[in-house]
Amino acid sequence: MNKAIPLVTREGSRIAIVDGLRTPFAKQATAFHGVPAVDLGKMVVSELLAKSGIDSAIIDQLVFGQVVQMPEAPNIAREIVLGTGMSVSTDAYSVSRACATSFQAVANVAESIMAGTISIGIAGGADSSSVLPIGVSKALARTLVDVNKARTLSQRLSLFSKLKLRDLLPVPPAVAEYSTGLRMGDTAEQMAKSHGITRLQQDELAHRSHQLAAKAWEDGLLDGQVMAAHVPPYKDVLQKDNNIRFNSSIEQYAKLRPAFDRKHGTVTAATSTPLTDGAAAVLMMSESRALALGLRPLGYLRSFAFAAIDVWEDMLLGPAYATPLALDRAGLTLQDIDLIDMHEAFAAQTLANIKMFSSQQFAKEKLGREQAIGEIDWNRFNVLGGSLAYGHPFAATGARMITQTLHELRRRGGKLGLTTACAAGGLGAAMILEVAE
Ligand SMILES: CC(=O)SCCNC(=O)CCNC(=O)[C@H](O)C(C)(C)COP(=O)(O)OP(=O)(O)OC[C@H]1O[C@@H](n2cnc3c(N)ncnc32)[C@H](O)[C@@H]1OP(=O)(O)O
Repeated sequence: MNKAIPLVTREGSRIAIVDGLRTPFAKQATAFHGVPAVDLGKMVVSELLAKSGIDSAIIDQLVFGQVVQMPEAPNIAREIVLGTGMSVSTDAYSVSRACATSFQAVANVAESIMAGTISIGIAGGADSSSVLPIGVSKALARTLVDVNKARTLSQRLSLFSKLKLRDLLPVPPAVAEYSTGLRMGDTAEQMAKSHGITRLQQDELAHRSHQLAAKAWEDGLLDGQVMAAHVPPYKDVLQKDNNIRFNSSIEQYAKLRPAFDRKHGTVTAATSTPLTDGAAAVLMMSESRALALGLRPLGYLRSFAFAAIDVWEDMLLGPAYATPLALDRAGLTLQDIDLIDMHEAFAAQTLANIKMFSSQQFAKEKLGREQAIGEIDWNRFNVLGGSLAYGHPFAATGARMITQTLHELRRRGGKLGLTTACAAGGLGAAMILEVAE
């Protein structure tokens, strides 16, 4: 094991996560239909500030992300500052790391606190799969630019006349890898096949995720972490995530047809995260600042790590690469961790990562380590369910996982948590969290 790297300010103060909040997560084109990500972000940040009771003028910086970019508001972080009545002098910038975007936002705020350039920040992310930047074909885009430059009407008509009917069709953003063209679901299929993950194993994991998430809601374990959100046309309030199945049987899962490889596949709608709308944010500060303000943090950031692998095969194995790095930096092993929350992009991806955690061969050949990362103890793994049930508004998921894990650690009397996610581009993120004493 390498030497631990303490995450502290120059004065030795730890990086505190003081509070966290999210909107309920809603399936695409349901409760948040028509609400852009920036508005979801504003909702959650306003409510987080109100809940924490601190004066928003003391927030030095807001770092936020959005995976599906809206061209009219490219710096979502700054729009949130300007749209929530925060001080106009609150610095704000946006980050993008695909499905690990809010992990990156948290890492940025942590690094700025450590460097001493800020002492209080908000980090988070929001995404909408219902309000999308629907584009135009490359041919139409090029023609529109040329038409703008044309001097006469006949030049303009001539340019338009070259277009084919199909060039006029709108182009929605793809949930696919830019460099390979593979959909995320295609990679999940590849991982299921390469790692021998069966259809039944995937169905069982998804069913477990829904059962545990449903129970978490029923038992009030998410109280205080999820705000009630007004939904258009602003007569109703959404209180809970609407993707979770409160009554389902494994037989229902078995009936579904594969969603990506329709002939030979095993990945279905139930074993994939649904396209989702939502936002999540955390309030962070140095431990000393939290103490000075009389605040009791939820916990501290003990370490974090990002990793990157190739995109052609096993592209969603990020957790198996990032976790050992984060553990090393915290001076810990997997056995020390009381709770693990691994982002469930797909059941197949989650199960492949779990297999690799315990594989000596993977450790030797891919990580250059003698020992496997460790066996997953199911009593500590995604104990309140995961993204398959809650849904996955891409940029919000990391902040959801961090807040949920810290609350659950506190409730159970645990000390250390691991949150980890895969992300497009072959990226992986892992964060070790520690509850406040
Ligand atoms: C790093 C990362 O995170 S990568 C991951 C990034 N995210 C993605 O790639 C998104 C992947 N997901 C998707 O693209 C979409 O959700 C899809 C293509 C898988 C499915 O989309 P849709 O077909 O619109 O899903 P839909 O919600 O309608 O479900 C299809 C059917 O499955 C059923 N179903 C879905 N979940 C369940 C479940 N848990 N239990 C039982 N049935 C279910 C639905 O009821 C529906 O049945 P019906 O046709 O009888 O109405």
